[in-house]
Amino acid sequence: MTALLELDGLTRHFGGLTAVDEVTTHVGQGELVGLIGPNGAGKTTLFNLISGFTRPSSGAVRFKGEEITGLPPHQVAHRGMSRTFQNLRVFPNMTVFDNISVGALGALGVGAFQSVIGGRKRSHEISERSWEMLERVGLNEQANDLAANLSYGKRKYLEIARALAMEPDLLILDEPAAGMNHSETAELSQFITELNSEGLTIMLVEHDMSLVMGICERVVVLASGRKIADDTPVEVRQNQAVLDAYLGGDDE
Ligand SMILES: Nc1ncnc2c1ncn2[C@@H]1O[C@H](COP(=O)(O)OP(=O)(O)OP(=O)(O)O)[C@@H](O)[C@H]1O
Repeated sequence: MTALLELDGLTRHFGGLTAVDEVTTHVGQGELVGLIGPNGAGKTTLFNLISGFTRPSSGAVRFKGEEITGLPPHQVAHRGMSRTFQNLRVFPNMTVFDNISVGALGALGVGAFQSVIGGRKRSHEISERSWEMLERVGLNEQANDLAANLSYGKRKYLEIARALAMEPDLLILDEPAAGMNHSETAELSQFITELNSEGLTIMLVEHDMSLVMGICERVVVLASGRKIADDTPVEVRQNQAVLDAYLGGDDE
């Protein structure tokens, strides 16, 4: 399997604290990989290092065979990596449709703003892609509502739709099921599985263990910034270091 994303000794210090410590792993083309670990394990920091929101202290990130270490988030996004955030980042005072158009615009490149002003073709393309994604997540009937008026669960889908509108090669989901009830989580698992079966490579941080274990082919486990396991869900469940890390923490 070709590696789409490669992390090599990725490390990040915050003062005296090592939030991510020499993490080496990869995500293969078409894989659905979970990232778990107790509170404060370094999961979000690792996602931030991959997507350019935080600069690594050392180590390297390669995406599609090219080094992207230290590139700013918009450049990483432009190369085909989209992400959602643990804390929702939708624009509450924009309509649902406009929220998604922002993502579609991103996919069309830096010159897209000028093109939108100057040419109908681009704006048509953006509109088409935005509608496609709205339908995909079942938000087409609320296209003209303000994002602020959507339920929490629907805003989560809006954020995913915006990331998808960028037509990413790698989708990074940071706790997509947080705040969702059981049936919403089940629906979300199905949606993520569907996206993956269509060929989209996905990396997922999630506290909901059953979601991660149920849908991911491989699970990477962090504890105190270090990778302690990188295996199938069946193996990870029985891994003593993983059991110890969770028992030692205040999680799950
Ligand atoms: N900007 C920052 N400045 C200082 N310390 C930070 C910063 N970001 C994260 N940390 C610290 O790094 C460690 C890892 O945090 P991180 O948020 O990556 O963990 P996490 O596994 O995502 O945790 P959670 O599951 O609670 O979201 C924590 O001790 C945290 O306090």
